[in-house]
Amino acid sequence: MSNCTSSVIVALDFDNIDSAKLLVKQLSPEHCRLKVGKEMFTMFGPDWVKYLNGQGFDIFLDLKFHDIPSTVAKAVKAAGQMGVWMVNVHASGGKDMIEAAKEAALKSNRPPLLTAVTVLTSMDERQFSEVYDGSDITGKVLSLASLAQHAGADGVVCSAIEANILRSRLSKDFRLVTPGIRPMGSSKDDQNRIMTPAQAMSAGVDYLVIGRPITKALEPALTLAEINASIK
Ligand SMILES: O=C(O)c1cc(=O)[nH]c(=O)n1[C@@H]1O[C@H](COP(=O)(O)O)[C@@H](O)[C@H]1O
Repeated sequence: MSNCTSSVIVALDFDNIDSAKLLVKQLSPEHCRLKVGKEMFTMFGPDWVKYLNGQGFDIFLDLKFHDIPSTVAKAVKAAGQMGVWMVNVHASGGKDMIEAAKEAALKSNRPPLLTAVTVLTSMDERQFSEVYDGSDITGKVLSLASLAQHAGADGVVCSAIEANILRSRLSKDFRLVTPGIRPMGSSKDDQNRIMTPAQAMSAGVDYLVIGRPITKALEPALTLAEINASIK
């Protein structure tokens, strides 16, 4: 694992490996971790993860596994063999699925942290009510997070808006990983439940997942440095 001093995880969502490498060269494993998601993993696969690991970065493999327990367990085992630092599943896959994922993670030489996605940060009340009954997003995040904790997950992916309540209800070492982070003045894009980096840290989150505000900035390394300074 790296000696990273920052809570920031930079989401690398690129359709082009050269542009991604150009960005990565400006960053240091001391100042951020990196997230590889569905787009880059589908295009560039385990070699891309190995390349980033080779540059010294901790990697969050964000493939949000959601399937029957045995299938998810095998996918998590494969992620563990790749040497990633964190891997995630959908909490709505249920207790048996999360337990199977955790058991598989623990079989790795260096077990990755297992986090469970609660309610996507892009969801507002309208989108939420189209999928679930009612509009109580926080209640659903809390119940999925409790389920994930009981099933042995190391933490959840949620929005920073829910961090306060999760912190007060769940164990202290349960990691809160929050996308939907937007520095003041930046575009919200397709995110709906958002907070600034400083607000999120004061709410008690452990990790901030930040993509476009950094990757699309004119000077990504400077933007990352400013964000890191704002949460010191
Ligand atoms: O699991 C995730 O990382 C995730 C969960 C979630 O609820 N919301 C969410 O945005 N993400 C991911 O976090 C990243 C956010 O990127 P930006 O919106 O560009 O900052 C994307 O790569 C998303 O796939």
